[in-house]
Amino acid sequence: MTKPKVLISDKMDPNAARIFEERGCDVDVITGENAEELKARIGEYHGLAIRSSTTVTPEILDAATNLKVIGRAGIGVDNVDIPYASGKGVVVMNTPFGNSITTAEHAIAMTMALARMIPAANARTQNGEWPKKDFMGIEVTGKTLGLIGAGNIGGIVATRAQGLRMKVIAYDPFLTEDRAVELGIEKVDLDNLLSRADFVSLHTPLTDQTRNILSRERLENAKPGIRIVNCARGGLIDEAALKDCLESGQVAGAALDVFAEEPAKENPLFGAPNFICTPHLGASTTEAQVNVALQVAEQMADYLVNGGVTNALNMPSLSAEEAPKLKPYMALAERLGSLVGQLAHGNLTKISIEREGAAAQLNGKPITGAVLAGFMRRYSDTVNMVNAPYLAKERGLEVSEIRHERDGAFNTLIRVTVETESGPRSVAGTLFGSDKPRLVEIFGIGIEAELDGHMLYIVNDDKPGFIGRIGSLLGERGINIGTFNLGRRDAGGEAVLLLSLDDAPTAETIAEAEKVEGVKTVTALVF
Ligand SMILES: NC(=O)C1=CN([C@@H]2O[C@H](COP(=O)(O)OP(=O)(O)OC[C@H]3O[C@@H](n4cnc5c(N)ncnc54)[C@H](O)[C@@H]3O)[C@@H](O)[C@H]2O)C=CC1
Ligand SMILES: O=C(O)CCC(=O)C(=O)O
Repeated sequence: MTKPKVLISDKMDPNAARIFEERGCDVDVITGENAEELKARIGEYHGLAIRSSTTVTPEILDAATNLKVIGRAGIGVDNVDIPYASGKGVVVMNTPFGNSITTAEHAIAMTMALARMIPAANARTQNGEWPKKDFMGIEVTGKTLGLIGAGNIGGIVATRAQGLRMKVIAYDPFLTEDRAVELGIEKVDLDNLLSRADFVSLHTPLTDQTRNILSRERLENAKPGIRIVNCARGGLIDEAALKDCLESGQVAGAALDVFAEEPAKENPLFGAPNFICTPHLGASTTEAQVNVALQVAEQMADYLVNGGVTNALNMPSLSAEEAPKLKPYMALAERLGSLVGQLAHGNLTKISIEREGAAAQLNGKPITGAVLAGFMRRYSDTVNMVNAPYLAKERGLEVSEIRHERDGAFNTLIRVTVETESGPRSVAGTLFGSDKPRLVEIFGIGIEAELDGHMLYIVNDDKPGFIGRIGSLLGERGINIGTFNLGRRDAGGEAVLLLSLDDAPTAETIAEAEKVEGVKTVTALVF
């Protein structure tokens, strides 16, 4: 196997490069390139490790012909076009916890800095002014902190704020009552929060629902003198409206780490009263950067080297321990999917994947992904386990997964069934010796065959002399037969023949095979 090659395109703790090398990847660290430069380079890499400076657009992804995984050393992935990456079969991972404490601490630092106006007091003191009377602050003890978003970071902010004796309320439609009780916070609606909070701290991702969540109307109707902290994402607040509200005093202060447009070299809020800011420093501590660098490199190397998947946003998880155990199953699943995809005709709208015996005890998601990857190859040759479920959904394919507790004839079995215009068509396979995929049933007929390379699938009448006639035809054409596998529904009835060939059969050979006495259909297959 060629060594996976990884590009680190943003400033990242050197531990990331070290881990990639230790795990058997070649790594280049090239930061500060523009989009055109990255586009020209990305084709040679299997992995791309980023923070927030690199934006992964469809143009970059189109040029990334070998890319398998993008790893974000951090939480927010709004700088990656995830749907497009999924369509291209590229896994996108993040490190959801590595910088949460650090970011929560930054939000608390911003809250304290706002309450006591520390940045302005510092600047004027160092300017020789000693402006003691201009900086009458407020205590945070006893004040109400309103969290918009109470996930990982919001939850940590809540506990720190409680340590400062603040009362914490939260607006988060996905916060459960149990979690609210566990955090000791009151769950409220947004209008209630804005009417009660002395401080508001935002901790949601930027989505269609959260964009401009602090709109002009909400800011103007909030509790007079409210203070606002945003260490989550620019775009959550209407910046022009915030400026007006700071100038009118409706908002007593605002502290932003993030801006609608970054880097924020110019912004309407600069110079507004009681406005303080940092240049997206939420995650910038030594500890957080080591955490996310180690984590992203471990996760990406796991995927590139062993196929393990952790913290992917567009694929189910598969631990590095599970990956080797699942590998032969995934090979079997992909071949079964490919086989039905190549043999079943017409508009296929339903596929079911059944697992029994040992296969029923395994993580089913990767097996389903592999069946779909094999099956969807009938529509696209760039399909893989990452994009197959998306392509299947796009085509309206209904996918069902069934896990049987029953014991069957085999220790382990995967069955794939598609619904065709002439009823369900099903193939099944097992593993021989724990890692050798074998087909054991094709459309109701028992058979035993490896699915590998070029093959011919022939349906014929079970009559004497037939095998000799097919063998002679291929021999005359100079085509060597690798394996020869037979199955039949009942003696003298319908029979099937699966031949593996050393070379692809030509259209002419197939046409001649179709004319052999007793042949019903001939299909060339490739795995
Ligand atoms: N400034 C910085 O350097 C950093 C910023 N961040 C940002 O912080 C944000 C939060 O991160 P985490 O807490 O780790 O994420 P999380 O996913 O754990 O929490 C987000 C919370 O927002 C809630 N939410 C989603 N839609 C909502 C809506 N419409 N209204 C209210 N709540 C909603 C979710 O239910 C969830 O509880 C992310 O946007 C992330 O990118 C994260 C790390 C560093
Ligand atoms: O990498 C950084 O400095 C930014 C971190 C961040 O915004 C995130 O993790 O969402």
